Amino acid sequence: MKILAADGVSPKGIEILRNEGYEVVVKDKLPADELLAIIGEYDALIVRSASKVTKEVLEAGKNLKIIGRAGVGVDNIDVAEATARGIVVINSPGGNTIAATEHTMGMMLAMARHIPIANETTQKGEWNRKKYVGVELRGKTLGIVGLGRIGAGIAKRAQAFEMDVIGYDPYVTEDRAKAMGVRLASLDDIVAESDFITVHMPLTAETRNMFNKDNLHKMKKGVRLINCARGGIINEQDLADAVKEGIVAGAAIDVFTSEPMPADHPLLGLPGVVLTPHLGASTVEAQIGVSIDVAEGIRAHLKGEPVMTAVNMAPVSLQVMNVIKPYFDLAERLGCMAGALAEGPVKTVEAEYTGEITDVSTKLLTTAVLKGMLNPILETAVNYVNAPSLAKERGITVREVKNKETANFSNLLTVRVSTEKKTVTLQGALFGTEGRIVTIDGYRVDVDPHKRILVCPHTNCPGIIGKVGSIMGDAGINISGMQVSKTEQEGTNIMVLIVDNDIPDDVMAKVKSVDGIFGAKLINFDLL
Ligand SMILES: NC(=O)c1ccc[n+]([C@@H]2O[C@H](COP(=O)([O-])OP(=O)(O)OC[C@H]3O[C@@H](n4cnc5c(N)ncnc54)[C@H](O)[C@@H]3O)[C@@H](O)[C@H]2O)c1
Ligand SMILES: O=C(O)[C@H](O)COP(=O)(O)O
Repeated sequence: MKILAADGVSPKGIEILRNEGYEVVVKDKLPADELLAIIGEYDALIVRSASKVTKEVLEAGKNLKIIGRAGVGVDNIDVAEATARGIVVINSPGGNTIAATEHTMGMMLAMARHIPIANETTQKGEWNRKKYVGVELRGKTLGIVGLGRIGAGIAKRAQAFEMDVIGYDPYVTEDRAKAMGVRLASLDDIVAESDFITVHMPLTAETRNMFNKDNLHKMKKGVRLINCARGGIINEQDLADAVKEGIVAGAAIDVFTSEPMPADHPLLGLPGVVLTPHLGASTVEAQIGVSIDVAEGIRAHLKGEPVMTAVNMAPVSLQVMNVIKPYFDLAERLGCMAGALAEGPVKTVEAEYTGEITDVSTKLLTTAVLKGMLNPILETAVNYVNAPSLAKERGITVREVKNKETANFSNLLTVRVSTEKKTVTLQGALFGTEGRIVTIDGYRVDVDPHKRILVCPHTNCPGIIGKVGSIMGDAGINISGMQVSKTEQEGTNIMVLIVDNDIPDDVMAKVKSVDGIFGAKLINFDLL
């Protein structure tokens, strides 16, 4: 597997991936045309905000399986296109939160006390004590727009500075705001009441130009604005005009609509304006954090495990993930085996969960069943992102059933796969952390789903098992386990052989031709 790290991420994460045996190519800066030219060779791509992962890049990335954004914002990635192509997009939602929060506080103080310009002029030998008189934060009203991770961190720190904190976030409850010590206000109130306004939300259709000449003119004269979120939330030209008009006394901006900013940017050279080149996440600690986060995510995905930080999959909380994680492998293998035994076009898949596991969302486990069932039969690599839509495309109805009552197992996962002709039912359970198939069509077995399994329904009469054993022996195939159980149909048994080697087609044909064997199916989990 080959991984391209395009925007100079910390070596800590790269080390994790190299230790895993992956080839990782690290580029500090990669021009767009070069990225397009080489992306076809790579299975995974790591970016920060500088690289644009456009539709063309995704088209050219024929082998791409995952994109890791070593940071929060994924606005430089065409996530919709990645999803359509089954490419997982992951980020590091919390890796740079503290860095961005502290940078915002730094920007607020730097702007309020004219620190950058005072430093610059003092370095030149000037001594301007009167010119750079600032304002205090204490007692001022801070309006925070966007009360997520960073917004909440700003609220906490601003309170330590004895600011009066008000906030606007249509997706945050009154209780949550109260817990942050923030009084929820309308956007109009934020505009009218704040001495300082800081924005902390993604750039969306709703937030683009949220602050513009209309509401900048309604702000208190001498207001100070901070944008360490995304360029374009505050209209740059309107902000520059408001600074020139004396409405806005200060602006501290880390992010721009176009990065690097053009030489004629309207905010350049204006008094009271402090600019940094998208440095919010640029701390040693944050870069290590985000690099490790994406490396862990890429490693998990390339090993076929689900990733909690995927942005184009249903989100899963850590608490839920801890409960369901041990079941992923089993769910996938049950899906694979049930699909193989069902033979023919699948009409419905039912995943039934019994026991403690019913307390949490099992949606991702049902996706694992679909992934296991579809992967061996489709050319497209099936993953946690595209498995539900591929099932839908194929007209498969997917049902999830939950049943708190348990009989013999504390947790049981039942997978029923139906075709027009039959329904195959498999059950699996966890023993410690090890998954086992415990029933096949209602018959008790104890099968390790990591081995090659040969399933042969046959007539309950002497000699058949011996004949199958001889065929295997003659072909040099070792049988490391065998279980035989009666089936519902009178006089019919099911034989499950665990074999150490692959069974060639001619050997399978011999097994199938044994008198009394009416079907032989080799389940090969290597196809997963
Ligand atoms: N400057 C940097 O280097 C840097 C570093 C990290 C994050 N960021 C950016 O900061 C922003 C916030 O990051 P976060 O980790 O706090 O994100 P988050 O997802 O934790 O929080 C975003 C908040 O914005 C709110 N929101 C969404 N739409 C809104 C709207 N129309 N009005 C008001 N609130 C709205 C959401 O409800 C949420 O609470 C993101 O854009 C991120 O990309 C920048
Ligand atoms: O969204 C983010 O995480 C920040 O904007 C940081 O971007 P960067 O990784 O390019 O510094």
